[in-house]
Amino acid sequence: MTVDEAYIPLQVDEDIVLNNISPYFKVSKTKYGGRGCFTYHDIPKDTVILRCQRPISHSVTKPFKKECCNYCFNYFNGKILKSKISKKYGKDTCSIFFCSEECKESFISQDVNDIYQTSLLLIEKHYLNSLGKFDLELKEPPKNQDLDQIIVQEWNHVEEWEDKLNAMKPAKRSNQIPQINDSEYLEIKYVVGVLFQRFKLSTLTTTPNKYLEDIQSDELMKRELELFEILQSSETEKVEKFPYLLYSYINIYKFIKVTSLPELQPFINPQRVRDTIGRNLTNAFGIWSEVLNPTEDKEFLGFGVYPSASYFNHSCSPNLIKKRINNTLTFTTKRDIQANEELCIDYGSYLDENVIVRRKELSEWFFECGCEKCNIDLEKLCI
Ligand SMILES: C[S@@+](CC[C@H](N)C(=O)[O-])C[C@H]1O[C@@H](n2cnc3c(N)ncnc32)[C@H](O)[C@@H]1O
Repeated sequence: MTVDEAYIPLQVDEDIVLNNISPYFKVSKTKYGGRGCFTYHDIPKDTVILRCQRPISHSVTKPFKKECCNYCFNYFNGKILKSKISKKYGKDTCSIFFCSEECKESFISQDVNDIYQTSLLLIEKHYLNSLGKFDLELKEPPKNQDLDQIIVQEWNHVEEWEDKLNAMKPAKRSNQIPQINDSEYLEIKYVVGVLFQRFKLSTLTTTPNKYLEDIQSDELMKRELELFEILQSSETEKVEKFPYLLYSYINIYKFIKVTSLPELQPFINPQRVRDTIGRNLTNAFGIWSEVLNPTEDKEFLGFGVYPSASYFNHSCSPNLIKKRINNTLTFTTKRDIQANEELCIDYGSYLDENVIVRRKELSEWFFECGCEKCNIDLEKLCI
């Protein structure tokens, strides 16, 4: 496949893909904007309405890379995991850690010619190379100029950079690898996971009229990838709020472009990488350590993207409970639900707060909560 062929976005019939996620709900427009999940019929309490077997991509944070299984996300309170895939690069040994040989084998079985594992090990290698060299001063766009214009200009410069890169001899290209910080490292591993899925599944066809629970393995992942490609991206909103991220995203793009294996190159272009980053922001599910006592602090181990679950909106009075068991997410009804009700989860942990605090906290995620509870609470405030 050439670069130009892969630039053509996945052809997705949105309606078909969206309405075959689960036999319990369809995806349609909400009253407050955007899409949401609405039940076809009455559903009793304690019904599992969606089970997502594994994410299409994920990333484990640097502090927990030796402690959180890179396949099932098992974490044993800081115990260093024994199973690993390692490779020596000069004086550095880079590794991917697993909680068991079984998880390691499952990870390997889903790879293709070691492309995913080699990609992750290469990210680690280049990340280690950049340690200590990183300039902590964050570059900011000038405040007196129009940000939208700067964004266009800077990404145009990236395209010019890429033309020069393509004309360079391979040995010279490594000088173009930017230094990355910890959050860029986290993001890069996730973006490369998505690129790998695009590569692996590019020629696979799916049966669109089957629910996800009726399909398996690669076909299931391809459907998840199709759902991923039609998720909202919040890249622009995020850069508007934190303009320094423009340069961070450019750094991520350049790092991926220079270091990725030839097999992944046809799937890399600025817009697709920007969209991939932008889709993570408001759609990823955090992977947190389990705590026995709600007052204990949870550890942020990383995040996973489960596109079929990303169409659930937030409600301050949710009717679904989300549960993670290893790398599987299940969504279960919290109470009896009527036909045509919207199915919602809780995005944060602010349900006990008042409406003003809840809205402030949720605005961090780039939306004003339009749930029924907020509307009722806001009306009461106006009286
Ligand atoms: C995980 S997505 C949910 C699916 C999304 N509505 C769509 O059309 O793709 C999260 C985004 O949905 C919107 N959203 C979720 N819950 C909402 C709510 N209670 N009120 C308003 N917008 C909400 C926000 O734009 C948020 O960033």
